[in-house]
Amino acid sequence: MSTTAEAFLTEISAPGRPVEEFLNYIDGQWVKCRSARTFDNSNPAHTDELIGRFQASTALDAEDAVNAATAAFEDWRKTTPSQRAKILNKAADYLEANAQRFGEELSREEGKSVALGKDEFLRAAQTFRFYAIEGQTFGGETYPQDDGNMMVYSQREPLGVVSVISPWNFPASIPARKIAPALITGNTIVFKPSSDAPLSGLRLVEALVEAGIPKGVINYITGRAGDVGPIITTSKSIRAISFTGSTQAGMHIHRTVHLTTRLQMELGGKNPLIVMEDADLDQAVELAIKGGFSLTGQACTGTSRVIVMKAVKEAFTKKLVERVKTLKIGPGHQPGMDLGPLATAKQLETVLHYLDIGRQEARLLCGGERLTGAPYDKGYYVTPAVFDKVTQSMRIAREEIFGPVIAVIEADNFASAMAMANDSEYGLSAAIATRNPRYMHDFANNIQSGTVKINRTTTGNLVNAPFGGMKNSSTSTFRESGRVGLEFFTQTKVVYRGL
Ligand SMILES: NC(=O)c1ccc[n+]([C@@H]2O[C@H](COP(=O)([O-])OP(=O)(O)OC[C@H]3O[C@@H](n4cnc5c(N)ncnc54)[C@H](O)[C@@H]3O)[C@@H](O)[C@H]2O)c1
Ligand SMILES: O=S(=O)(O)c1ccc(CO)cc1
Repeated sequence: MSTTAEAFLTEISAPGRPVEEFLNYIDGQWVKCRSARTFDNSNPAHTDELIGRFQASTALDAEDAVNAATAAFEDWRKTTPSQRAKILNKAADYLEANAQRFGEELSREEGKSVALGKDEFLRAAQTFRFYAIEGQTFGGETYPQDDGNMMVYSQREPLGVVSVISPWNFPASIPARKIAPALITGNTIVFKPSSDAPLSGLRLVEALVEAGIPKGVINYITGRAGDVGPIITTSKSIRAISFTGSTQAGMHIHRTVHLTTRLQMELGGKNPLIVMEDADLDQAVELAIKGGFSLTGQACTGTSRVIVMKAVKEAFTKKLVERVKTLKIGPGHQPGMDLGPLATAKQLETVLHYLDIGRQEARLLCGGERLTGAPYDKGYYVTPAVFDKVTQSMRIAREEIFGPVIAVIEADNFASAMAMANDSEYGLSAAIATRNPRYMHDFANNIQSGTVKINRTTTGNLVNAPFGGMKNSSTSTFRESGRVGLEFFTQTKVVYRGL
């Protein structure tokens, strides 16, 4: 075991280290849940380390949160955009000042590196600042008409109480890009983070509390989806739900909500990278590595299919495998790691299951082993895997795995590569590696994907640009992120004002 790994183990197994209990935030108070029951969350890099004890809320707590948000709405909607922007900016100051500490916590609860954790909190702060500005210029229109004694205009109004439901893989930046546009437009919020990474979401709420957000405007509850989910999705007071998570959970919510509840859903992906015969192969390998294995393959926009032209497939695959063998895997707290652990025991089980399927369906070129021995024994570590001889009909080419697994698929030409790329129930992100402007153009115009990357990784997107997918990757109505992210949280009222 290396010295750094030893230090890591000593640090986390320090005897007597107290386990902190974290509370819900309802109606302006940090409170225990009514049953006073808690659940523990542990570090996926070393499950002996408890991150904290969180409230095992039930329907009663969820009702308290919804009631608090309902009561706070009337006053909050009457605050001015600049008053709301001031709170978002102060919260952003707080997140920036604490980004290192919060980034370390994020790394411990989710498994990604400290640098990525810190970066996520900085992006959350950037998102708060972006909406603080955009929200102040987001309004209605005036409509020309024939009556000189009348003015017709529209105004954007908040919806009311909205639920924010987020996954574990980006536990700070995903809720931030829902919470900020909801608040700046005058909505009140019930926020439920994933039970697998609830602390980062709490830090976002803490930032807003420090910034002086009035009571009831943001409410934070932790607990099992089965316990709190029905209330925060089907209560009559909930006017909208902004959800990011699995397609399965999204579909369940979609089936159970009221007809008039507005839905924004960011779901799964099976994102392709096409490598053309004219591509810079070294660059293409880096796109595959970064897109497929950063965040240990647990990004919804992660590259999971690499569709390579026959003419360069052998050369590309050889370079890819050589590069994969240089990747370092270890705890997020250890500097210099390329991959961390998988985030949960369930995720480990899923990935191992798909590795078995892949071994039967295709040919494993490298990786795919569960790591053993210190410091890996107590964590959810799997080495990055590359499968060759994959066809588009195989399960590893069709189903979302959400782990460090790349399927290499051979294509005869651009047209067949496009057909395979589009042969998916998902359409979140897609990339191409090429030097040919013709391919770039045709790819951008014909790929069925909400995000299109040319000589860039499928992962990563800007705070100021819209984000969302096609087909089963998103609900089709509202994009999130960017200026359009404000639309989801508002409704239009048209005023005919005569003299
Ligand atoms: N499209 C995107 O932007 C995007 C981004 C990140 C992750 N994801 C997807 O998220 C998944 C991984 O995240 P996960 O495992 O946390 O997803 P998940 O669906 O299990 O859970 C997401 C959140 O929804 C809650 N939830 C689940 N069922 C619910 C219900 N019936 N009612 C109310 N809340 C409920 C969970 O507690 C959690 O907070 C992957 O499928 C990934 O593709 C998508
Ligand atoms: O951190 S964010 O930029 O908000 C972001 C972008 C994309 C995804 C999809 O996994 C998650 C987070």
